[in-house]
This record gives sequence, C-alpha cells and structure tokens, in this order.
Amino acid sequence: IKHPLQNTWTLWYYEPDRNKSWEESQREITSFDTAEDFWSLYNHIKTASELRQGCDYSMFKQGIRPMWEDDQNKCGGRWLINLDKKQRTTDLDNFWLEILLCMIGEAFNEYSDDVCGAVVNVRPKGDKLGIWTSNADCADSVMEIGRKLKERLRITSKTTMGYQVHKDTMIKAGSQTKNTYTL
Ligand SMILES: CN(C)c1nc(=O)c2c([nH]1)N([C@@H]1O[C@H](COP(=O)(O)OP(=O)(O)O)[C@@H](O)[C@H]1O)CN2C
Repeated sequence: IKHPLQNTWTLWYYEPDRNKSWEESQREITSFDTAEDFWSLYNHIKTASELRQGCDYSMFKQGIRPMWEDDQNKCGGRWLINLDKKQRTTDLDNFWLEILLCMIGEAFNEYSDDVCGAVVNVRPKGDKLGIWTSNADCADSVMEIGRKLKERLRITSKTTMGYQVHKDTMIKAGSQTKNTYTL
C-alpha cells in the first residue's frame, strides 16, 4: 500500500500571459496525498531551474489558493529566501525540493498546521523561495517554522531570511517590503 500523507497537497503552475489576469494565469496541476504520488509528480515535471523566467510553482494544502486573498493566507505572511543569480544552478532545485519535503513531511512539529504552502519564483533578477504561514501575529509559530527551515536548508547566516506580512507585500508590490521578523 502507499504511504499516506497527513495532508493533501495541490501543485500550481504560474506562467505570465499578457491576455490573462495574474489570477487566471495560476493553473492547478494536480493534487496528491501519498508519498509515492508526490515522487511520481515531482519526477514527471520540470525542475524549477528548468522553468522559463517569470514562471512559478506553488504547492499549497488542498483548498488553499496560492494567493494573498485566500482566507487561509490573508492574515499571514511568508518567509522569503532571495537567491543570487548563480544559486539557480547550485541551490534552487535542492532548496525547493527540501521545502516540499519539509511540508509534506510535517517537519514543523506542532506548528505544521500553520503552514499553508510554498512558492518558487524563477526571476531574472534572482530566484525567490517563499514559505507561507497562516497567521503573522503568532510569533512563536512563525519563528519556529523559520528556524526549522534554516536548519533543513542548511542556510548559513550569509543568507538572511525575512518574514513579510502579506498585507505589507500587497500594498508595497514592486518596492522593498519590510521584514516583520528576520532570521
Ligand atoms: C489576486 N491578485 C491580483 C494577486 N494575488 C496574489 O497573491 C499575488 C498577486 N496578485 N501577485 C501579482 O504578481 C506581481 C509580481 O509578484 P511576484 O510575487 O510574482 O514577484 P515579482 O515581482 O515577479 O518578482 C505582483 O506585483 C502582483 O501584481 C503576486 N501575488 C503573490
């Protein structure tokens, strides 16, 4: 029999399309709830570093859309990891896979329920990895999730991680959003 996961997860794919809104360009690929089905999906699709620049993958718990406005996301925020350009070949795919495995493996202990999902943005100015949590006001939960991420990704102090509240990101889109927490 297959190994069931604690949650069902949905993979989304975003590709910029000048004839569609941002939201219409978010496509739901498939959902899975076993470890075997995760690996079949992961091994079947392009890695993040193979995507065209401007594209995203998002993996969220089933029922949560990969956007600020979703009820599960609207009071939350994201731990954001900014990669430099050369990390696309050295770290991007490893970091993204490790984040996926942390989520489906419920690696954040009692705070795993606060995890909504994760996004990888493939961008010319530098790729980004975001882990989205549901409540920006729960400092204990946000910090514990951030600490576990740093540990699992073996991110040293040279790479800073900032936690940005979606409400701040929404209004400051384009310019630098402030970090409510940093690790
Ligand atoms: C419901 N809705 C419209 C809506 N809901 C959302 O949740 C949401 C957006 N729009 N996003 C739009 O993408 C632009 C680039 O953000 P980026 O994170 O790709 O980053 P870059 O600037 O491309 O590096 C954002 O500026 C925003 O326009 C982003 N976003 C998460």
